[in-house]
Amino acid sequence: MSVRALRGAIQLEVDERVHLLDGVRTLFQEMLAVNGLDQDDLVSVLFTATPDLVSEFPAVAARELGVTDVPLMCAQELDIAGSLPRVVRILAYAETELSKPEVKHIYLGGAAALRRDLSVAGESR
Ligand SMILES: C=C(O[C@@H]1C=C(C(=O)O)C=C[C@H]1O)C(=O)O
Repeated sequence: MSVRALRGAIQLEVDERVHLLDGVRTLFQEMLAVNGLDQDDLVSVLFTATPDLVSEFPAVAARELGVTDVPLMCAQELDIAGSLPRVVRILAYAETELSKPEVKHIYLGGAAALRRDLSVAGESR
């Protein structure tokens, strides 16, 4: 058993007040599912949000899914000129038997543009 890092990102629909928690829940659950992980496998989770996202802390979505005994942290993403708006990123650490190359990183919706090298049919898995 090793601790591995997994990444994910999602670009939210235009109205973040409606879509933020739903989007983060979708991304977080997909990151766990495609890697065969349970919430119990998690060590810690870092969320970043682009500076245009102001309606909620993304970590709330994880807590709503029952992740209450894992350290969570939110931070603002770098405000790089021309970068993709309305993006929530996740960096999660988990205990797993997966080798590093077996870990799948998930980029949903418009966020697939961030990592074309991981992209499969428009969404990255
Ligand atoms: C390209 C991304 O966005 C930014 C750039 C990153 C990188 O160059 O590795 C990683 C995270 C973000 O700060 C991404 O989320 O993957």
